[in-house]
Amino acid sequence: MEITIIQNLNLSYIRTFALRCAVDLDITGRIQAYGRPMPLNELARSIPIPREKESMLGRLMTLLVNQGIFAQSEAGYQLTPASQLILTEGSNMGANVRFTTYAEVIKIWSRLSEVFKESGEQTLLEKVFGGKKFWEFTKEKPEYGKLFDDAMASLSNALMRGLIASYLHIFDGLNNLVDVGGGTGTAVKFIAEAFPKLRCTLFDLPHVIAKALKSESFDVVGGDMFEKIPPADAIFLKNILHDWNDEDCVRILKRSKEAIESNNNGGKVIVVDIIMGFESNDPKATETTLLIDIFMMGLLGSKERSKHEWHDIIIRAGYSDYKIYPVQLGVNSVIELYL
Ligand SMILES: C[S@@+](CC[C@H](N)C(=O)[O-])C[C@H]1O[C@@H](n2cnc3c(N)ncnc32)[C@H](O)[C@@H]1O
Ligand SMILES: O=c1cc(-c2ccc(O)cc2)oc2c(O)c(O)ccc12
Repeated sequence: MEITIIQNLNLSYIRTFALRCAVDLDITGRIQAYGRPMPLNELARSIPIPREKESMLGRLMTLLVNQGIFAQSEAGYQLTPASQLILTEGSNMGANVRFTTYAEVIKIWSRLSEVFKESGEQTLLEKVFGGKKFWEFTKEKPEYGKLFDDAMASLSNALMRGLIASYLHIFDGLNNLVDVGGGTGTAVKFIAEAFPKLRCTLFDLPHVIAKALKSESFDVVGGDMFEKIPPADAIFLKNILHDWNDEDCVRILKRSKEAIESNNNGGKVIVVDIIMGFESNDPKATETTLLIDIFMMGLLGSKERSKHEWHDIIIRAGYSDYKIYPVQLGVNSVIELYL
């Protein structure tokens, strides 16, 4: 029914905030700690919430069960594979939920139509916050910066084990690798521990490197990827290029190429990012890439790219060839770029 389509879309944000509520109340952790299906009254008691609010909690749980976040049997609520990802001990996707629902920033979306009415390249975020760019925002607002770092780390945690298992051969024969824009080091730590002979370096802006994981398994270097990238056999760019417009992507890819060339040992660039239209057959995956694309537009003025758009920036940056690996990582693909 058409009216249902509109009503459903119109109220979609209730889904978002039901999930945020589950994260804030640590419902996942409580069900996990209970160790068996958890009845509503036990869940209510563990939070704890006033008795008269128990039926409200039941209604919230009904929605979250409907959305696949929890499962329900007569004995009580249980975790699903999706809610397992919210556990702090696991990938902690709760950090991602807190980042995307950060109250001061989420309000920008109520003004989305304004960006279409003016010419120029100002993003929605810049428009609402007096010209402030996303990277200035994360730097100047440490609370938001920390949520961003944790959100990216949680996505990396959810992805890296699968990436290394499915794409072992990509790292074969490499002596050293630089994870460019590697954030606080979650991904590079996975790689360094999986390949102890591979010398790994985490490279990011100095203020991000200052917050990075301390580990003996990789080196850390602070710098600007638009200026110079440390030399290596392999440059790893995970969820970097979707942050930038085409011109900036070409600049980053050129700096990456120079880093490999100055190492004088052949080499390649490994890109992990979304390719629009390449996601799995699951309609949820397509919808998710479309949502991420608009999210990137609003916050960074950037975009997710089709195969054709990837081809364009790779060739413009001077690479001779590339190979796309079929998606096995949710919505992310792997692209290898050759000199
Ligand atoms: C979307 S995050 C990706 C983090 C990490 N690669 C991952 O997949 O979790 C983008 C990263 O690029 C870094 N970054 C932004 N501008 C940069 C620059 N000019 N030079 C180096 N790193 C930069 C940010 O600090 C951030 O850690
Ligand atoms: O909020 C995000 C989310 C992503 C993201 C989402 C899904 C993926 O498979 C990968 C990455 O990336 C972001 C990003 O690069 C950024 O600069 C800000 C926010 C987000």
